[in-house]
Amino acid sequence: MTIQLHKSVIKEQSNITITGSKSESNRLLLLQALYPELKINNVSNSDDSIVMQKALTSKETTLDIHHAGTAMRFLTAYFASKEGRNVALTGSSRMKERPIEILVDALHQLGAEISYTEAYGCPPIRIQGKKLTKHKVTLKANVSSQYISALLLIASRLENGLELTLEGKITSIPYINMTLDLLNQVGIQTTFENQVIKVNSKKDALKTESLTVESDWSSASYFYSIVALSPIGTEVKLTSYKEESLQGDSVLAHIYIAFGVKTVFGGDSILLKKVEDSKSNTVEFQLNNSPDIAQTIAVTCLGLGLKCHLTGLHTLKIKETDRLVALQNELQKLGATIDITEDTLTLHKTVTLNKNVAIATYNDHRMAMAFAPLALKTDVIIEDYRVVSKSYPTFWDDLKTLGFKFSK
Ligand SMILES: O=C(O)C1=C[C@@H](OP(=O)(O)O)[C@@H](O)[C@H](O)C1
Ligand SMILES: C=C(OP(=O)(O)O)C(=O)O
Repeated sequence: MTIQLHKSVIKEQSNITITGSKSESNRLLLLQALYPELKINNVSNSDDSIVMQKALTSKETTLDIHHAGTAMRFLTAYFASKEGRNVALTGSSRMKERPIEILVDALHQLGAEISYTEAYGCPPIRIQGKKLTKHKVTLKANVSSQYISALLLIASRLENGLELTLEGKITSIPYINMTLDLLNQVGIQTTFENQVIKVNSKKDALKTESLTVESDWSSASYFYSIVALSPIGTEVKLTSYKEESLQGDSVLAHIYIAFGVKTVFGGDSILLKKVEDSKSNTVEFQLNNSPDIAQTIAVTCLGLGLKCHLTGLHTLKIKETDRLVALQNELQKLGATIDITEDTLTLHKTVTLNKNVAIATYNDHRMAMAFAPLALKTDVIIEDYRVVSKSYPTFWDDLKTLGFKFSK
């Protein structure tokens, strides 16, 4: 299923409301399963959050988590600590390649009973839920923050709370801080000092019984790219966002200044304004704490004819696809010269874009959404365009609202 995007010019002013953060939603859905009195507003309508909700309410013994990484990791910890519940967690063929060994080993340290039913170190896994009484765990923190968040989310329901010692350089720190902040908001006490995180056990009711999810900043990145690739004076208003965000991808407001995009915070919205052209022919960003916007930024640079050097990309190879290889493949099709290493991407200045290139998306929603803004510069085809529903089911409808012209 492909979508043909025709070279477009978008309306000068548009307003878009984006669904709740997938990351915040999946954390709060797990906390709601532990504390049923918790009410959540503006839950994400993404596939990944729907999968999370279904798994938490299902009575099945085998749960298919499809492509949802946070759901797989968070649910592994949840079911490991759910006494008397035996489940098998499986997923897409890609999910069966996404490592979970660090989390399983950490849960084994707590006394959990988890085994691999196919390849060692990856889903599918079989879990025999138990009352976990041990509370000290050490785990590597340089592969995925999701393993750490998974443990933190169940910690307050453990008999003696949790003491987590993180080894090595911590990656995707904002996601750990998001988890801790949400725990604090509902009254669960935590500390985070010198690579050690402590969470107190909580047996009484929550302090706060209703939380509202902020809209998804990772989804907002595609509109930053669209405004950056549009004429000076273009404005797009996005709702509902706040200046003090829990989401690390809110760094977009700073990053896109380099592309001439100003962010004006007002009420529960952000106004993205193209105020000037890029002042420099080259940009450099360290994305260790915001890996999900790497694809967006690389494509913005291609569209603007800028050179870019992105670092801190070591987690990209174990996401929905190996995003470094996927980016190299698809950017080269468009005429780009690009070098990648284990954790960096260098895009050289590209003057001419090849027209009508069919962009493969590798079952990765962010490949489809990151490349769509190129339709402001040339005709482009996106393959398997429905992949966007993993995080943003209404993405194409919203692009149509902006004035993009396309045919399916
Ligand atoms: O905790 C989360 O909600 C997420 C953490 C990040 O993964 P890593 O910590 O593996 O980088 C990010 O890529 C993912 O989209 C969501
Ligand atoms: C990596 C992502 O999600 P997950 O790890 O939850 O599959 C993403 O949304 O870019």
